Amino acid sequence: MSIKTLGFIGAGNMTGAIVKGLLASGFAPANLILCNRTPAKLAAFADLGCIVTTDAQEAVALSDALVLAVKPQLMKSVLLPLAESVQQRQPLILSVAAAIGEASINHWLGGGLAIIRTMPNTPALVQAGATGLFANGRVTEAHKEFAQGLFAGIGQYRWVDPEALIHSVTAAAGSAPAYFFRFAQAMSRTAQVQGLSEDQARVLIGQTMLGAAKMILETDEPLEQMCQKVCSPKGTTERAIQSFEASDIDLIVAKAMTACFERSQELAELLAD
Ligand SMILES: NC(=O)C1=CN([C@@H]2O[C@H](COP(=O)(O)OP(=O)(O)OC[C@H]3O[C@@H](n4cnc5c(N)ncnc54)[C@H](O)[C@@H]3O)[C@@H](O)[C@H]2O)C=CC1
Ligand SMILES: O=C(O)[C@@H]1CCC=N1
Repeated sequence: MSIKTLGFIGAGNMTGAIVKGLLASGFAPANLILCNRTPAKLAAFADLGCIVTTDAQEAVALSDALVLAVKPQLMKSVLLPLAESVQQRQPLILSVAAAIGEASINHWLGGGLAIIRTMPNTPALVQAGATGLFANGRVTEAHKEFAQGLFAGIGQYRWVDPEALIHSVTAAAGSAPAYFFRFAQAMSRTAQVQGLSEDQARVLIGQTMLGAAKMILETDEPLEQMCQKVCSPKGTTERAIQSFEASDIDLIVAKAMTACFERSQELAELLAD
């Protein structure tokens, strides 16, 4: 069976980013089904031409593939009542939830399902998302091609195996836009102290991040060498990098990413079934 319709259980931040990215990449809105328990979240999707419903059973009935996008802590209570209709419909299941293992999802939905765990991030909104994907043993090549098509339309993806690597993807990509927003905020504060307006700082810092990111993706040059090329001997950048090293930037980043990774493992243990 070819997959045409894509349903979402939960229409919050991550679904909003994926759906808007998919629409911008040419996905037909009439093939997207959005389900949220609160109707207020659905109005914007209805305006975009998507099918909306507050009834998750209806979403299952309409969907060839189903994205699970509620908070991890809610997943079990949301999925248990859907088991019967999912077993009848047999959609490809795509979960975006942090921490929840494929085995738990399969168990709650009655077992035997093709499940792809994904760890996307919110830059999907601007088709610049980064997604890690893990497929369970029931996933076919056709399922994989469908998932790749989706996530290639909203950025770049990488398959990972074993499943535990999704914790690493969460630390390196799923949560990581927030690190860069926080870094940009710190830079903006100092730029404004040094005299730039908020707008000047936002544009110059944002464009610099974009340019650096494009250079990382478009060349194979080692990151250390890219950094060195900006540092003229006895120049300005060298002083800034020396300051970062004096504050042990590697340790600061390692501590934050380890905290993220360990929280993902902790949630996985807490919520597994
Ligand atoms: N926000 C992010 O940057 C990322 C989030 N994720 C994952 O995506 C999932 C969703 O996260 P967000 O979108 O940030 O959360 P959110 O809270 O913005 O969205 C979840 C939505 O689900 C709805 N919901 C709750 N119970 C429901 C039910 N029974 N039926 C239908 N809808 C229901 C809520 O009303 C809410 O609108 C989480 O599992 C999270 O781990 C993954 C990667 C990145
Ligand atoms: O903070 C979280 O738990 C989710 C998962 C990755 C990004 N946001």
